[in-house]
Amino acid sequence: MLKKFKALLPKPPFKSAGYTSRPYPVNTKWLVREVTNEDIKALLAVEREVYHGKLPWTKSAFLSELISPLPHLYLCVENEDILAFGGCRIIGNDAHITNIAVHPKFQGAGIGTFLLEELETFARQHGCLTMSLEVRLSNRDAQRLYRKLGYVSRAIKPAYYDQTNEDALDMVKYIE
Ligand SMILES: CC(=O)SCCNC(=O)CCNC(=O)[C@H](O)C(C)(C)COP(=O)(O)OP(=O)(O)OC[C@H]1O[C@@H](n2cnc3c(N)ncnc32)[C@H](O)[C@@H]1OP(=O)(O)O
Repeated sequence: MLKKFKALLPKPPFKSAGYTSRPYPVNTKWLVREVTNEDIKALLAVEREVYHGKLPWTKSAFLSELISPLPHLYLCVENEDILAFGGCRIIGNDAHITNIAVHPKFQGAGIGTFLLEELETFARQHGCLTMSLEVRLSNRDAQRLYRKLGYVSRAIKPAYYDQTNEDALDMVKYIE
């Protein structure tokens, strides 16, 4: 099914609603495009791999982001299958990164950096002054990536995550 759909995709650079990909996201094998409702199953599969079956997001959580009336951009990177995704929604002058995940086999190859840079471009195009996100206090790898891209810690949100009660680190990047 996905292969059939892929055959219909133009080669990059290509346009989809409101988003124009860079010629190639990370290398010539991987495409970047906007996520659609039909992709949710594949996004859940990436999450299952990333979080070892403990799903932090449900199907309805993804769906409500994709149909949000707020300006938003959810991107995925694919070869045969979707191997990474990331998205943000804009509230006022802030673009909030809601979720980003890269399949474990493809981590460390620059995809996370690429996705965050694309989201930042989108945020700038919408006149945002900041990018923000929450990340688990224990998730040092992701924090390293965010710091490398210019995010700084702003606050700790106690017991932010439902199932584990773990604290979140609230991070912000000023992009004015
Ligand atoms: C707002 C939120 O969604 S918070 C939750 C973020 N998501 C997750 O933690 C899910 C599990 N992790 C992932 O999916 C990915 O590893 C991500 C999204 C954190 C990073 O994506 P990647 O494609 O792996 O990142 P990328 O290859 O661009 O790496 C950039 C930097 O991130 C850091 N980094 C990423 N992965 C690792 C790792 N496993 N170990 C150490 N550092 C890492 C490094 O600083 C790296 O820079 P370097 O290669 O120069 O050392």
